[in-house]
Amino acid sequence: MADSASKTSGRTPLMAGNWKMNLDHLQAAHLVQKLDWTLRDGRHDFSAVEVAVLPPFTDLRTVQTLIDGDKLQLKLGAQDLSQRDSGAYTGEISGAFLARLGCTYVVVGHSERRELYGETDEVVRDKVQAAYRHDLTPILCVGETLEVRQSGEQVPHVLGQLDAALEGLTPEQAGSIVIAYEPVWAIGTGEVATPEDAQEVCAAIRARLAERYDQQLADGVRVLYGGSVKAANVAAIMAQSDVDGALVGGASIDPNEFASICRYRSHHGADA
Ligand SMILES: O=C[C@H](O)COP(=O)(O)O
Repeated sequence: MADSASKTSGRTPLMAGNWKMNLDHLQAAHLVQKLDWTLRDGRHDFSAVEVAVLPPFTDLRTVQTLIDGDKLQLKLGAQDLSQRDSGAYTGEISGAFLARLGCTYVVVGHSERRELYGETDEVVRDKVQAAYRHDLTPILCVGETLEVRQSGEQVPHVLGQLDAALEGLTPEQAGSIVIAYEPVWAIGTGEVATPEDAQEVCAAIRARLAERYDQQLADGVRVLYGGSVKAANVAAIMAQSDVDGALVGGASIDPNEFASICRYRSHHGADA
């Protein structure tokens, strides 16, 4: 199985663990230490496959302290941010705070935020812009529901979300974004999209970036797949030429499983 994305594209694969609302700060410390130990034990090459953890807000300081203190090569990110920078917005978290905590990434527009908390395309666009104001790299989530998939409209649906979120970005900003294609029907369901399903939409995302900006910019943007990614299915997904990594939910809170996902290149049948 050819790992064509990382071999020919020059894009560094990214494996990002979205813990969602799991693990308090003590459990977070335990997981991060175990993950780091497991990856080092397997001689993980962090420059070849980047690894990020995206814990709940209340864990960020603890994880930052571990990363800094023990010089871990894990990257840190948050699961959401406010579209505003400061002020009377009870319960909100500013991108400025995340930047101060050493976050590199922030997830924007996850389908759970869109569906459960009513985030519209406009809110998602404002959050993408807020991320850039604070030098955070957005991991912009897009994806279709089962109904849309069944009607065969997944590509136009996802491109509509993408266009809305990219509105107003400079080419420089757009060139550094990370996009995660997460079909809603595959999230937390065990129902993984086929590698071909993932490739179809990830390729369409890249083609739209080329249309909006240029081919060189599009070729540099990392497009992840998310939805029931496990150690057992990651290598086949990563073999697709337009898939540059995974946004992993449930499997990312098991350090052995997540480490195995990060080491997909060493799986049986995958190129090293
Ligand atoms: O952000 C991660 C995705 O929602 C995927 O979650 P999952 O791996 O539990 O299906």
